[in-house]
Amino acid sequence: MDDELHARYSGKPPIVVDGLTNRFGDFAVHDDLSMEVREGEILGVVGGSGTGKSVLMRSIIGLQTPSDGHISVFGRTITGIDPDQDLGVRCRWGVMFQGGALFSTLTVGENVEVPLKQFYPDIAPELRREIARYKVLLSGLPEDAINKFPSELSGGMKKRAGLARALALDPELLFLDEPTAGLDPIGAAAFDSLTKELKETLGLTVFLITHDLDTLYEICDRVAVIADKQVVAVGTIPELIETGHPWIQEYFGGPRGRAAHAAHERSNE
Ligand SMILES: Nc1ncnc2c1ncn2[C@@H]1O[C@H](COP(=O)(O)OP(=O)(O)OP(=O)(O)O)[C@@H](O)[C@H]1O
Repeated sequence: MDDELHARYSGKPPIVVDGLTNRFGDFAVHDDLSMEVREGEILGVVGGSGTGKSVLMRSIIGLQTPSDGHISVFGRTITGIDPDQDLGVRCRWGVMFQGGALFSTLTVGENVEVPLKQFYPDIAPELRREIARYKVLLSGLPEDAINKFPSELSGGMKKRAGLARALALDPELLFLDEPTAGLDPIGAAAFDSLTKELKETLGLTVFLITHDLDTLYEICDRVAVIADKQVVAVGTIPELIETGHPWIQEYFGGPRGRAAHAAHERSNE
């Protein structure tokens, strides 16, 4: 790690979640959940439907005020910060929400320009358009996608447009919420490759929520498992399987888990 990065992180993991509790009425989604995301890794986050993966992501990016606990990103406390404040840390991450969450009345290029306008209002419009164009191309979209509206895009293209917007501010941290959901296997594999390539070339740290076993096997450095309102295990897939946790056994040992493992073995031959 160079001196600048070292100073930036002071040796601390970019994301630290400590004792997080999220309640909706009487229902607790998380109860004393703790985890860390290490610099430069792709951390896959898995768990059954409704176990609180998206709520966890929303808590980390400050869109969900937790009932209890402490979250820091790049050493800065996130919990308790007004969503409109502290732009210093917010511009260091990019988020691709499930389904892309694009503004339907804006073109792809204009969507990518939104965070640039918000965080750097003084950038000249021409430069802003050029940065947006570069991010669209970086995300693997053809040049002519820039002037299209979301309704004119396929599902896979919408995801790439969402990714382009997430990359708009040159983030150090990228949050991806189910990036391959709804994609055909070829499109999903292509998106996985793109994520890995971007992580390596841009030096990103990636928090990736997914149900996609192939994604976990192919591109995640570690996987965090949410069950019983907590992160019950974090590690490589072999390390997770060794824990013997029943949900983990069922998830990775079931027919889909075995198929993903076999495909991964074949791709490494
Ligand atoms: N704003 C809210 N108000 C009330 N309940 C909520 C709210 N947001 C989330 N929940 C509940 O919290 C639980 C966790 O939701 P979340 O979307 O984080 O699950 P998830 O693990 O991402 O699920 P999936 O894999 O199906 O996307 C769900 O039961 C959901 O209904």
